[in-house]
Amino acid sequence: MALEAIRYKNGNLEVLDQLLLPDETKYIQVKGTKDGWNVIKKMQVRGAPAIGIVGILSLAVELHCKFFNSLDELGEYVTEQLTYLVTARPTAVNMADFRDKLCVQLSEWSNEANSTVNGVTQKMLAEIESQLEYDINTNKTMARYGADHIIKHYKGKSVKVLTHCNTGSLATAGFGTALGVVRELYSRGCLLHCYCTETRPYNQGSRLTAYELVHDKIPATLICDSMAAVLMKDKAITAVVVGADCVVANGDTANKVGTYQLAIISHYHSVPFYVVAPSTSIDLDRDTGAEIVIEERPPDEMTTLKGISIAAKGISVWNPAFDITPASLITGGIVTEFGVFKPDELKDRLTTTLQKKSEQQ
Ligand SMILES: CSC[C@@H](O)[C@@H](O)C(=O)COP(=O)(O)O
Repeated sequence: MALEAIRYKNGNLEVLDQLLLPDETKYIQVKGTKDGWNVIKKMQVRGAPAIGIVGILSLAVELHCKFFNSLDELGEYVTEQLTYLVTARPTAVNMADFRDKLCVQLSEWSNEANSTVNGVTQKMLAEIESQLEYDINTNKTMARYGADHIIKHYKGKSVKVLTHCNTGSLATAGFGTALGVVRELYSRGCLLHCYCTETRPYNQGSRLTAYELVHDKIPATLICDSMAAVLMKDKAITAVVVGADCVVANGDTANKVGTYQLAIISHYHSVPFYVVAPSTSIDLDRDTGAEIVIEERPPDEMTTLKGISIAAKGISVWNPAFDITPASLITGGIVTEFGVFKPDELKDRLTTTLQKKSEQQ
């Protein structure tokens, strides 16, 4: 059975508490945007696409039962709640992308002749609720593009990949971004081995990615983050595949802290480095990575493990949750649902594709 991080039906939303994994499988009910904000902030749900989807679904929960007197009141409430949800975690761009797109749609629907509060609410709900399926389909398309590219350009049928953080079913609506590529390689019989990093300080690799790999019976090995260089030296890694919290116009990419050092050592060892990111994680309005806000997390996420202190008391701590990998180190390419692009062609190719798509609608 596929892992399900997000369960939603008719205004009922539950998320798998990822802080308890891999030991315990427990779902939390999300009763509205306040709960949505809290589960995102506490990282009970995490991963850029999952953050965005849980955020908007928490609004859908409210839209199912709330009453609005006018279109203005509906518009004001929706805009306010979406903006509030963006503040839970600042680096992952997906929630902000949903806010921007939904606000534009809301105002278009409201301005249509004969629009009603109920009619616009139903359209909004349909749009939000379609995102679960849309994200899974997007992930499967990226997985095919990514696997094709790796097989075509590198070692054909005996691929060994290294991945970082968790980018799988738990970080998305299902299947995953970078881990989706790993799943696709495995299902084609082309994956010899997947290595996953522990991903300190919050261990998304050892707790979540390892859990998904074991669940799917994919041949895999866990390494500490500090072992990545020697892994590349000794184990003939074919490619590194990672996800993204935000890719900007020049291809600079924010992802889980530690990604940047992996990109540097990949470059040193001539291992192609891929970022797998849906267009909802790409922000073409920002030119370079310098414009990305990096979230800093509380010190105890680094100094304690399940409440037990693992660092000298009194030491000061710097805990950035993400780092920026410069476009020049993304040597394999940026895998999107529209194809695999070199960082320097991302902006033009994506702009053209999105323009064509909107003309066809
Ligand atoms: C498909 S998930 C891509 C990224 O969101 C992922 O690599 C990552 O950095 C997650 O960070 P997290 O802090 O666990 O939300």
